Amino acid sequence: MQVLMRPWGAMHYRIDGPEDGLPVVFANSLGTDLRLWDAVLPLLPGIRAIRYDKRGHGLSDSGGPVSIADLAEDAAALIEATGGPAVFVGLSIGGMIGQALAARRPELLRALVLSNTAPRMGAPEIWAARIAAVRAGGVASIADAVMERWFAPPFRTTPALHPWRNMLARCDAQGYIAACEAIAAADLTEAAASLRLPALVIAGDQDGSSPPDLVRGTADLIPGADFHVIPGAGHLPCVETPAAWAALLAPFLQDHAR
Ligand SMILES: O=C(O)CC1=CCC(=O)O1
Repeated sequence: MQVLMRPWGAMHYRIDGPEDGLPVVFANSLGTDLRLWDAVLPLLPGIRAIRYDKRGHGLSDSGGPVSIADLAEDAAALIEATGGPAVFVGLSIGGMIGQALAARRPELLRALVLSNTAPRMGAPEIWAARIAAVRAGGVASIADAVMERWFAPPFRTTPALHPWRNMLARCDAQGYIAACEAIAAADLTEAAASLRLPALVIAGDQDGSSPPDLVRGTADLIPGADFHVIPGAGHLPCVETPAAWAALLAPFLQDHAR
């Protein structure tokens, strides 16, 4: 367990893998912590996996109101502290952070993986309704609805669903709301269109939060980006279909990262 002190508080991170391995930073999604990557890391041997909990999530402190640009600064500070340049892998809001980071600090990145993300995600009124529901009833009150977007129907009937539902339901409400507000306010279209680095873009064909056409539109903005859709996967393919997700990542890391 490692900690990077930021102006807003303590940011929890963790490093696995050989010290001389390719540095790969993993940025998780709304309502998840760095355990999001547990199933895929054993499938990506040899990398130096650097994962962290963004503000208000996991074991990091809550930082009050935040923007995607602020979250990109946190990611930049982590890369600087752990030795970059790194490959950045971001899922959902993690991918929004990746787009902002790659546009602002390209010298810190070797390549970018955007999973289940887009420059804009969801209409502001949808986020306002979600925030109101969390203010009224806590994060647990929206957990069942969110599970329908995170996972395809077969996974939702397995015992494996429960830890993920618990992770979401136990997320700090203020941290969750701050991240929702950051997403609602973000439009990274110009940032994404300005990117000039190797990019792999991944969608899940059952994703209820960032459907494949939305994610394809993200890939279309980035010259040369490689785009793939994983069959049978919802919003969190690194959990639901880890072998398929890692099979896309492994050759990309080999081809583009050195
Ligand atoms: O909670 C969801 O609907 C999925 C999601 C949207 C942004 C994010 O990071 O996760």
